[in-house]
Amino acid sequence: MKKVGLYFGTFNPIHIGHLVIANHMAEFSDLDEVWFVITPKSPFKTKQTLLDNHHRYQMVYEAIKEYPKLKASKIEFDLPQPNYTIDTLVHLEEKHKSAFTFSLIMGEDNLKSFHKWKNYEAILENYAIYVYPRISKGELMNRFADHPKIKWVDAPIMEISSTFIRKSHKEGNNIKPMLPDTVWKYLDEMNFYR
Ligand SMILES: Nc1ncnc2c1ncn2[C@@H]1O[C@H](COP(=O)(O)OP(=O)(O)OP(=O)(O)O)[C@@H](O)[C@H]1O
Ligand SMILES: O=C(O)c1ccc[n+]([C@@H]2O[C@H](COP(=O)([O-])O)[C@@H](O)[C@H]2O)c1
Repeated sequence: MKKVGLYFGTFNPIHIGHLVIANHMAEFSDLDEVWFVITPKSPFKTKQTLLDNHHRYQMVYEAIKEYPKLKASKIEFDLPQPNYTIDTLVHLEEKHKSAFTFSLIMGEDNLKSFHKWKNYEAILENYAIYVYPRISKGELMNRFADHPKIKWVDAPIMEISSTFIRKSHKEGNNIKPMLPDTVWKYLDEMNFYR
């Protein structure tokens, strides 16, 4: 059975930080594939300049089209909002009927607040979580540090964010090196984040 790592995010827009992590997980962990799950509405994110689901999906698609181990998923587009990961996992299991073994991919920053996620205990009981290092504030719960379901992967750290990219672009600064070329072209042609 194929091992799939699910990488959840708003990807507004996807940037090279995301891509480096997904590729690292697909190449250097035991995962066979990584699926970007584009989230319509993340539970803890307050309103921001959020592009349509379709455009965020399209940019992910453009970013990964030459990476056969990376895929983009629209599974959350038709689910109730905000999108809770546990609910999406249930839907994925139903849809794929045991064709894949699913795991989660998460930055160390998100692991620090993971105890606030809906039914996080159930997630941890049923799914492995692949965690990569991130520079972040806050304490990691002791029980997460050496939990058998949490696998630490020593991926590179790239401290850029979509917020920084959107803001910089609006202010007229050059953001090209932070995005895959295809994403930059799409975003520029569509006049996004201006
Ligand atoms: N530079 C980065 N390196 C590794 N992981 C990242 C990076 N930026 C974001 N992530 C993580 O990737 C996932 C999806 O990211 P998300 O779409 O929320 O991007 P973001 O850049 O943090 O967005 P925003 O700035 O709009 O809040 C989240 O779990 C987030 O913590
Ligand atoms: O299920 C939850 O309770 C939950 C709470 C916060 C975040 N998430 C998921 O984690 C993803 C990344 O979170 P964020 O806040 O860093 O964008 C987000 O897109 C959601 O899919 C999920």
